[in-house]
Amino acid sequence: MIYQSPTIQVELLEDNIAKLCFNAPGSVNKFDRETLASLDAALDSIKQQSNIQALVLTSGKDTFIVGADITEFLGLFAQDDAVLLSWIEQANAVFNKLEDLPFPTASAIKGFALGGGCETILATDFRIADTTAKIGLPETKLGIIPGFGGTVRLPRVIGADNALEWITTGKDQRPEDALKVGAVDAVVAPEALEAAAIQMLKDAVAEKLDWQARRQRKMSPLTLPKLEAMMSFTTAKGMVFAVAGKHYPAPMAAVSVVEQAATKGRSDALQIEHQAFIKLAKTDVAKALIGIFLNDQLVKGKAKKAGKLAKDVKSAAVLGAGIMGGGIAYQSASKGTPIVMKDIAQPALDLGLGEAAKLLSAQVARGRSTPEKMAKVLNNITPALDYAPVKHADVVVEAVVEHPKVKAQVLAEVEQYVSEDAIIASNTSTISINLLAKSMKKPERFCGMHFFNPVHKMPLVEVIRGEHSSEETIASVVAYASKMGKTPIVVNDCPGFFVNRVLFPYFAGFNGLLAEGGDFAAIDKVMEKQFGWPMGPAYLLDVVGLDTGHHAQAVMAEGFPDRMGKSGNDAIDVMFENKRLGQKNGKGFYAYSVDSRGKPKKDVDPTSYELLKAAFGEQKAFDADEIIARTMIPMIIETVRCLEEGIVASPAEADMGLVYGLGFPPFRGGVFRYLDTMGVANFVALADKYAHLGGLYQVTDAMRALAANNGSYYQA
Ligand SMILES: NC(=O)c1ccc[n+]([C@@H]2O[C@H](COP(=O)([O-])OP(=O)(O)OC[C@H]3O[C@@H](n4cnc5c(N)ncnc54)[C@H](O)[C@@H]3O)[C@@H](O)[C@H]2O)c1
Repeated sequence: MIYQSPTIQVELLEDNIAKLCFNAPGSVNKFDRETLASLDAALDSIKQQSNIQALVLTSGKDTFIVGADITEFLGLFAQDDAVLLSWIEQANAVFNKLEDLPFPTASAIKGFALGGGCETILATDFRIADTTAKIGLPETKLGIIPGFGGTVRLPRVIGADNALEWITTGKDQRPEDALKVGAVDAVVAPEALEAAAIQMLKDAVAEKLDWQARRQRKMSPLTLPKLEAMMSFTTAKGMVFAVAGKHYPAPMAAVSVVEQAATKGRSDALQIEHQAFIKLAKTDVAKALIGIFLNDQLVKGKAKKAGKLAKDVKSAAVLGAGIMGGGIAYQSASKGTPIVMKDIAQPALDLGLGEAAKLLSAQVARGRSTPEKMAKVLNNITPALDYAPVKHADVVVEAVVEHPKVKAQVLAEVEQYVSEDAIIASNTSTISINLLAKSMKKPERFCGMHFFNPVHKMPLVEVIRGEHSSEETIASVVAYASKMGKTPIVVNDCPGFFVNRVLFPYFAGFNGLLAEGGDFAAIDKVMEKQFGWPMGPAYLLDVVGLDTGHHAQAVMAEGFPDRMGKSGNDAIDVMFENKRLGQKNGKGFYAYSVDSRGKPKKDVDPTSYELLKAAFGEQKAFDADEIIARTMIPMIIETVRCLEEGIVASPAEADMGLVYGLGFPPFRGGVFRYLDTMGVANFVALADKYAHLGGLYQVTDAMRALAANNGSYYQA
């Protein structure tokens, strides 16, 4: 053994070829500080052995290296620029040391080689992947750019255009795609990987392969004719800006870095990367996106833990084959859990199955599935008009019409048919889980399982714990949601649960602006373009449906009369009473139609303005800051109340609920990250300015105390 540490071992193989194996104690290899220091020491040991002729990098895990240890990022990035620069220079010295070894080097890549893992393989002369490999530089998704030489080496290996695509999209690349652009030299079967890498090194030692020339190319400026270089960077900038938009600066920064460094050798090029990396690492956007990544890990970790207590769900049933029931059946079946879909009407079953078939056909058309897989998924959905096939289900999801009496009856009915230990969950969006539990003989087996529409697209599932729900019930529903490919968060019961409880105060803020003559289209524009929501409030209400919105608003008003009670008609009422239900009937705030190419189209509808003018008088312009403040303050305070009341367990879960359930702008990280970024004291001062608007604008005592102590919701 030439070198050994808890994460890396180096041994000498035949023919004086050294093998460096990344083999950390956990399930994967990561580039944390310890591994980086270990790699440095391992390379020093290798350099001291005069007999070594070549080096192969391998992994003792199923994957090569999944990337940097992102849990270290926020603490690290909070340091002074000088500390950060010294860290990044030291790290880069290790990769340079690897690249400068006086003999040929190769990487044998299996599974993930992402971020720092990808930058490691770029520092070797040759790269052989097996068919399981996934290679890429995902840093821009975290609001930063590659910092271990990725922006310098990748363009010199695969060309600027390809490198810009890899870096700005941050996507994992399949081995065959990596081979096509020259990121790897060969793709082999997993069992042939190490031998193939070693053979390549032997060929290099025997000078059949020119490893020095390859290395030289990575040290030199990019070889692009001037005009071509200019064109590719100009094109890339236009395209990247169009996709990433102004709120996500990292992809654009990556293009600039590659461009500026194009004429430089390795050392100067790396300096350019370091400077840009440090600047991005300090942005609020990086903090928010890294925060989301960590929150996602936390939520997934909780779900994994729940899996241990969960009942094994081998088969499921959904009651109701409507928009939601059909979506739930599709999702369960396509992720491998067979499901019975029961309705009272045959046309509803036909429609539910038809929708599933449509989604599957689209996947086949896009090459993401095959007709055989499609048939298998459809076979996993058993339509039923009676309860007989439901009796074998381990979990039943109730998704019938949103009516307390109908639901109570259906829940009592189904309980008679299923086994003693079957779990029953309701997909209600507004009705109290504790209330529905009253109709059950065994309320401990019951909880909420709130999906979002469209089920196949929306990542969140709220699992609602009623006062009698057992831990096993909650754990099983969490595990089932995870198995369906969703991100579950557990919340406690209250009107609107978590997501709708914080959404309706936002709509109330919107209604308040309209009641004073605000222009809904102008408000949407500010909330979309400036704040960053995927849809402004008027558009969102049209998508949700004004009938659904109207009903849910009444539930919220009844649940929280002090803050959400209404004194008169608002814009939602006006639309609803005029049968403008939104997208579902082609007219809401906007008018919906189909353009000449068959694409759905949304237009501002003068009739909406006339109706609003008749109800609220002449239009009045509000500036963007006021629009944002008056809509967001109620949502933010209600989110804080949910945390204070224990409806949601942590800021991390609340923020994930907002991002995954409502599309809260990821670059802002969620309500709690947004509060920490703007400063709780600044928010309290802003809310106090609008306190006269009512209960939804009153900050809580705990918020005021936190503001006074200069506190924050997250630790980093
Ligand atoms: N649509 C949404 O955006 C959304 C989002 C989240 C949750 N939800 C909730 O999901 C539930 C279903 O909503 P939807 O939009 O799918 O409604 P929907 O009207 O599209 O479908 C309801 C289905 O239930 C069937 N049904 C009625 N009584 C039944 C019974 N006794 N047994 C079996 N089936 C019965 C109906 O025939 C219909 O097919 C509601 O509780 C709703 O609040 C809806």
